[in-house]
Amino acid sequence: MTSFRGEHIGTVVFDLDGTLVDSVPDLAGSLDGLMREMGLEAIGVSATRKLIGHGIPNLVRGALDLRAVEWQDEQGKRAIKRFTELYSGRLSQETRPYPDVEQTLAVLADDGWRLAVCTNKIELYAKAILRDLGLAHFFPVIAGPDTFGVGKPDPRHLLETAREAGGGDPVIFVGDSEVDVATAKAAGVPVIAVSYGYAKSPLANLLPDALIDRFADIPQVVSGLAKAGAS
Ligand SMILES: O=C(O)COP(=O)(O)O
Ligand SMILES: [Mg+2]
Repeated sequence: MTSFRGEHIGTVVFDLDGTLVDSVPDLAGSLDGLMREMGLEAIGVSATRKLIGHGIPNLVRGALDLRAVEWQDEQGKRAIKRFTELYSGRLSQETRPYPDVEQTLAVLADDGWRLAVCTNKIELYAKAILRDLGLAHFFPVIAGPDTFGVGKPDPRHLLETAREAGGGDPVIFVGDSEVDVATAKAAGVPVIAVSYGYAKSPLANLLPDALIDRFADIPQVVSGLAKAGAS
């Protein structure tokens, strides 16, 4: 935990992949391991980026779609299980935080924000990665789609994460993808989109409350959004 001892001023909830950490090398490596075992052509890093954000089952399904493999339940379930085994052996092998993440989280915590993570990666893996990268201590709550039984874009995933973190207005969400902006809008929560992640289309089109290029911009932007919300 952080050294902050005062009254909290609100909650900032973060997406994980594409927002806090660049996880594509390990996801792509695991996916290509699966493709190799299935006798299929590799997917590669840039195509994998476009499949991230909707959880492991959708990642695997999207990869099989790209290789024109018709989805069959039994084979699909086996592929998901095998991908999960391969990925659990990598997690943070090449996954790294984006620039300034650790220092910026420390600034936010010192400013009095509660911090939490709302990701479509399963909780166990999200926690392991954040622990490996020395970031887990910032987050009293790290919630995957298995934590409350609902995943983004269902707004309950975000709302339950914020509630579990201790609630308190305002709640602000920071994410990198279409699914994050949709989740925040459905939840009625202001959203900051980061431009460096895995979105498939320009996020400005989805009208986030703010769009930033650098993680280090977050403290200034959240305080602006909090003031705008209060007035
Ligand atoms: O698609 C995933 O597995 C996780 O993605 P997220 O952390 O961006 O929600
Ligand atoms: Mg993401």
